[in-house]
Amino acid sequence: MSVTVRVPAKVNVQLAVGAARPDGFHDLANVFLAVGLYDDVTATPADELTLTCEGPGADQVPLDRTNLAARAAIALGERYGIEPSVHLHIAKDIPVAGGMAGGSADAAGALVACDALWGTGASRDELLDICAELGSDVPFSLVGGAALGTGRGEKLELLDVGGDFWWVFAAAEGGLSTPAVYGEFDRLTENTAVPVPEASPALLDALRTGDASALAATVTNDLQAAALSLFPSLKATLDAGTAAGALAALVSGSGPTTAFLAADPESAHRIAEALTASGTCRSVRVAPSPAPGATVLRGQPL
Ligand SMILES: C[C@@](CO)(OP(=O)(O)O)[C@H](O)COP(=O)(O)OP(=O)(O)OC[C@H]1O[C@@H](n2ccc(N)nc2=O)[C@H](O)[C@@H]1O
Ligand SMILES: Nc1ncnc2c1ncn2[C@@H]1O[C@H](COP(=O)(O)OP(=O)(O)O)[C@@H](O)[C@H]1O
Repeated sequence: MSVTVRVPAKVNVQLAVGAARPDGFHDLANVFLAVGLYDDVTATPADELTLTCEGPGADQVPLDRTNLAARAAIALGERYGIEPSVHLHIAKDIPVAGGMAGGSADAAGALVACDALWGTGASRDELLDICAELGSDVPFSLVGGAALGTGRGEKLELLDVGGDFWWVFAAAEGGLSTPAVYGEFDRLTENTAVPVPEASPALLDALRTGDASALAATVTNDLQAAALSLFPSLKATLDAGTAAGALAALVSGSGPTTAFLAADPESAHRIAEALTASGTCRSVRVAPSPAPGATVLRGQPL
């Protein structure tokens, strides 16, 4: 058998960042929304752990044991005393190093795929524990939909979403390192009192009612100033999307992908065309939300 698992990208509709903790992480109120851009991870029994990757940006994805998908297979194997003799193939469609949690998605995908392949019988909570060890965003990639992440983003409370939201994503030329963006946030807030991060009740309400205008009025990203400071040309992309009629324009997580909330699918396609014509970004995609979490697509006989 080989098992293929589909995993979604995310956008952070609220990313409230607290002061740096003694362990170097930041406490967050991180409102994740899974969006319909996906990587597919296929696990196939093999003599040893090997990886391949295809798709946009595949050349920037490490194929050794530092790959988050490989680390997920190793962590699951260690927990259940199973040698991780598996080939992992990643069909990538989530921008690499773009602030859309592509690596985290691949980790969640590999975990679910290997779990199905090896029949460990792990509970969802056990899988979520392993996800949290692998990275702050990985638990959300497993559950999908919408969730509030607290702590460093790994403690999840699932959220209701009352309708579809349409997004346009503009991938930038190049990537941003997540630790570098948090470091720049620390530098920019050095002499200010950083408030304790809290989820916005108005934003949670906008998600619950499925009201795109209300959501647009409440989206915030505390890492945006840091991402713009490290990647100033993103401002031109944000301006181009706003001029094209986006209800909201923001940096996705740590960036440099920019996200534009549209009123409806037609408007999303108009904004996408205008962004492409603006020449301010590398590529543009339209995607709906919410999207499901890690989903087994098929188990194929070899
Ligand atoms: C910013 C966010 C928003 O969802 O994602 P991206 O936009 O990069 O995808 C996340 O907080 C990224 O989560 P993730 O990429 O899983 O981070 P981790 O692997 O856990 O940590 C990588 C590094 O980011 C910083 N980090 C991460 C999470 C957090 N709450 N505080 C931090 O300071 C630390 O420097 C840490 O060493
Ligand atoms: N499976 C993976 N897919 C993408 N990047 C990965 C993966 N495993 C490790 N990485 C590394 O993690 C970095 C961050 O990638 P990614 O998760 O796509 O971005 P972000 O953290 O901005 O959402 C990449 O530059 C890459 O070196």
